[in-house]
Amino acid sequence: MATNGTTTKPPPMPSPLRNSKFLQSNTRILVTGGAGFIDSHLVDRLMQNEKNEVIVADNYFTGTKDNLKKWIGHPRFELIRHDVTEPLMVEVDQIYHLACPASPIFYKYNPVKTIKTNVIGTLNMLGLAKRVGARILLTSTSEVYGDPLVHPQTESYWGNVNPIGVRSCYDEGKRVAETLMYDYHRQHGIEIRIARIFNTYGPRMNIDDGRVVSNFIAQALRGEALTVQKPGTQTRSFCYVSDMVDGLMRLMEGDQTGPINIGNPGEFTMVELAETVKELIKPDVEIKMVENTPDDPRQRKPDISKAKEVLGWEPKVKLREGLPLMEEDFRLRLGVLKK
Ligand SMILES: NC(=O)c1ccc[n+]([C@@H]2O[C@H](COP(=O)([O-])OP(=O)(O)OC[C@H]3O[C@@H](n4cnc5c(N)ncnc54)[C@H](O)[C@@H]3O)[C@@H](O)[C@H]2O)c1
Ligand SMILES: O=c1ccn([C@@H]2O[C@H](COP(=O)(O)OP(=O)(O)O[C@H]3OC[C@@H](O)[C@H](O)[C@H]3O)[C@@H](O)[C@H]2O)c(=O)[nH]1
Repeated sequence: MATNGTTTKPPPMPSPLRNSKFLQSNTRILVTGGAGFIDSHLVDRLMQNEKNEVIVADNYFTGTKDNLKKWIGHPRFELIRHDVTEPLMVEVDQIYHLACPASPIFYKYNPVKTIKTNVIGTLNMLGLAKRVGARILLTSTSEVYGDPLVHPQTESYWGNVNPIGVRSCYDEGKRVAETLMYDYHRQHGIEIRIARIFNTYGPRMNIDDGRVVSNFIAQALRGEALTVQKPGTQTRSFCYVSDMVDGLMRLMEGDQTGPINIGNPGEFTMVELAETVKELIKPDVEIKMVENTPDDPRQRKPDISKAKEVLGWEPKVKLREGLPLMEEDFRLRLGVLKK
């Protein structure tokens, strides 16, 4: 195998049993962070294919076994309590490496641990990929563009990130994770895939996750004021989780290393988002302006030309269609029935 001028040893041969006609699964897939939000939806999709065997490794920092309860005990499913900052010895064909707290309140809670998860965790997963010859996909983030000076963001934009700010543990952590992916690819011939995920929402987000869509829906259902952080003109582009999972799986199965932006280009200010939630869920709810946190990016919108061209992917679910699906799930979990 040779890539970018480097020659590497081929990966070790899998056990002869893997080719046996009696073996039920063809592909063994590790999902790190599989008990989380996007992650558990991905597990659901992977488990639908009877040829897949899925192993989830999660330390339950922001994820929960509840998200995987329908698979626990299934013969093609395994759940391991494991922190990716420690090495993991498993035999797999593919690794979806998602483990990392994603909500700013959680990734800022223990920033040193967030960096370790991104750097040591990604190194460990790349070491595993190298040992067993697995293809590895990293879920990077639109936060690698920081407070972007280019709009919408294309993959060729290098970003505008504060290296010493309170968000850096995540932003810079993911940037180093991308660097490690490329260095393992160039130096060791590892098959890599990098997705740059933009804000994703949907059922199963933690109710007290702290991210804006889950906050607004939970607040509307509890009859509390929607907290728009100032100035409220900052923008985000929200992708429904089923579209995201579809994009990630296409990236893994395709032949492009990435990085590739995966997100929905529909762009909204936070005031517009609050007004939409108010209109759809609770027309008499109050909207109040509150203080923001440092380094909040002022605008964010993916340019998804590359995903359209090389993955044949684009999102299908509009914000106004996705919000009611999330509302339904939040109503069930909060015990607030629709009148
Ligand atoms: N949701 C988004 O809008 C978004 C946007 C950009 C990137 N991403 C990326 O997608 C991935 C999943 O995000 P999510 O929204 O589902 O987040 P989440 O917090 O719901 O899920 C993350 C999972 O990783 C686990 N985890 C955290 N640290 C770990 C560690 N050290 N070892 C093992 N497991 C660990 C958590 O317990 C959780 O189950 C993350 O890598 C995140 O950075 C998400
Ligand atoms: O209650 C709230 C929460 C958040 N916000 C605003 O909503 C916007 C989005 O904030 P979120 O916390 O949902 O998410 P952010 O876009 O800041 O970060 C996200 O970016 C992409 C991913 O990598 C992560 O999921 C997360 O870091 C920010 O401008 C924030 O100021 C509110 O107005 N009110």
